[in-house]
Amino acid sequence: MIDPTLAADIREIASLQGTFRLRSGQISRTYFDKYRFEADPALLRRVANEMLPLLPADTEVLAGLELGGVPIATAVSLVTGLPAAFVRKEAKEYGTCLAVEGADVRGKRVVLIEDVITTGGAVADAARLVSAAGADIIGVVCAIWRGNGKPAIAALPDMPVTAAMTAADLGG
Ligand SMILES: O=P(O)(O)OC[C@H]1O[C@H](OP(=O)(O)OP(=O)(O)O)[C@H](O)[C@@H]1O
Ligand SMILES: O=C(O)c1cc(=O)[nH]c(=O)[nH]1
Repeated sequence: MIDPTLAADIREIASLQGTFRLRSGQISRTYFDKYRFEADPALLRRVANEMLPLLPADTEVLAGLELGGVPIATAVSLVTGLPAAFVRKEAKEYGTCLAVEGADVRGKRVVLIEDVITTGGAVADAARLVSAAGADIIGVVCAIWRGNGKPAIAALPDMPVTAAMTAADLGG
């Protein structure tokens, strides 16, 4: 259960009303602008602290998804001391040509860190890249779940998915 004062503060700063097209193509009257709480160090720390107990005890690497998952993974990394990796939407086409930057995930138990999950499409795409880099993905932890029902990724039916907050916690 999320701290109600944190939910109220996130709602106040990051819940926008209007007409928004989401990554999935869905149209929504509500948009959670994660950058608004990620840009506030005190709020980002509180969100990271809510995510800590959701991490599997044997987590070895935190993998934040470009772009919004990266500050959260970094914040959780600072608190836990776990190394962070950063998952690009696509591999870079020059230099190291990596899709997964930062900590080496090969052979490691990795948790994907995401900001907002709606359909889970972005997580599924990232999971493919992280798996291709040799990781054992043991779970997904997000700040805000706004999908239907319990947190889950349709393309990864056996993957444990947990969320610090839901859309309902934030008033819909
Ligand atoms: O669960 P889904 O239906 O895939 O939708 C959620 C995704 O959409 C947003 O990504 P976007 O690419 O817009 O965000 P960014 O600003 O983090 O790059 C959000 O950060 C999630 O990654
Ligand atoms: O589904 C999305 O694209 C999405 C929804 C939302 O509330 N916030 C966000 O950053 N992305």
